[in-house]
Amino acid sequence: MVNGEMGSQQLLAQAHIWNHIFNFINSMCLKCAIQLRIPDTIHHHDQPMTLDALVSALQIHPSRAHCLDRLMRILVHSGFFEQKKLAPDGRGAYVLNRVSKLLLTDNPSNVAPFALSMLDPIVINPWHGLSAWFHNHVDPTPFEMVQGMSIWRYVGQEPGLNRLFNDGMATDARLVASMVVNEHKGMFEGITSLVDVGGGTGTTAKAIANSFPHMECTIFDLPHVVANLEVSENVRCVPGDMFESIPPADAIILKWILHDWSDEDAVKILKRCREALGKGEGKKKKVIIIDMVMDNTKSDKEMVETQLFYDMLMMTLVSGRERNEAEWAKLFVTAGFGDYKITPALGLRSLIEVYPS
Ligand SMILES: C[S@@+](CC[C@H](N)C(=O)[O-])C[C@H]1O[C@@H](n2cnc3c(N)ncnc32)[C@H](O)[C@@H]1O
Repeated sequence: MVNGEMGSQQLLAQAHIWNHIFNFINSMCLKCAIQLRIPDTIHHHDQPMTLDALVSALQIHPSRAHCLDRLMRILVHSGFFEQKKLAPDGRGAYVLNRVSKLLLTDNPSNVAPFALSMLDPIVINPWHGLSAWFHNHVDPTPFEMVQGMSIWRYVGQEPGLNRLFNDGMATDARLVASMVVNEHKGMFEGITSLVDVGGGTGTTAKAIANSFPHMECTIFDLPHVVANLEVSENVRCVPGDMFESIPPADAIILKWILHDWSDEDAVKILKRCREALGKGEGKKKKVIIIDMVMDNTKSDKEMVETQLFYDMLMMTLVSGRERNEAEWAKLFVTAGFGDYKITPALGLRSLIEVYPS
């Protein structure tokens, strides 16, 4: 027999489990909104958009209008759109907010390609193998267990996913690079050469090169990523493998790189960076890391949860991990670096400057 108090506690617990069972619905509704181009459509409407106008602009059959109404209701609930009351009929009309503006095609920081790459069945399927992988001591990641090769190789062979993934990295790099060069100029003082290791299609390196025309910037990445990249006067591309060797420079950027790798591999990469910085110990020489510093004491529950999501993502896709400050410090010491400085200036991520000893 379950008494009243115990019964209501159990029902609350059941609701908590239901919420987690159906958390994926948030992701899939977001994916659907991006694929239907709902943010762009509302943006081009230039005024609050009623459901009828949205149905018509998206060329959705009127019999599905009530379904679009329900999709928009959950997207409003989860903070993607606002609904303005329109007099006199009192029906709402949708407007963009700061979140949906980040999903617009013409926004240089558009997060939609990243969302579509992470929600592609190729990337989602390995999650179904997570529990089996815990008993599998052969494959380094659930991704490799399910897809038969590393994500880097897979993406290299899959042009559609490669484009979405690289576009996703590039739009994030645009947002972060503009913050870094505008708000943290000081960290580049005295640096005449810089290599962006795993620099993708070069957005970060190009933004730095534009802001510091005297600096020689190198985009260093795997051959299939840097093939056919356009460069400018103070930017060059070097294809290569960061585990082998890294071109010499005063400073090295590692943006969203080390979290992709195990501690052992991260130390190997940092050692190659240390070699690339060369002997002259000049104070300005440094590795600039842009990555998360896990902090579960943060008061914002959503921030903590998102960092935990990223940590699981790194485990499932790439053998990597998110690290707290102590874990970062251990990597730096093991790789032969001296001091470091953390500036928590990039939302969920931080700027970490690491100096040779
Ligand atoms: C998560 S992406 C980050 C890209 C870019 N730094 C950014 O934040 O926009 C990781 C990058 O590391 C590159 N990469 C992976 N393995 C590499 C290797 N062995 N040598 C050089 N680059 C590598 C990938 O091709 C990819 O561009």
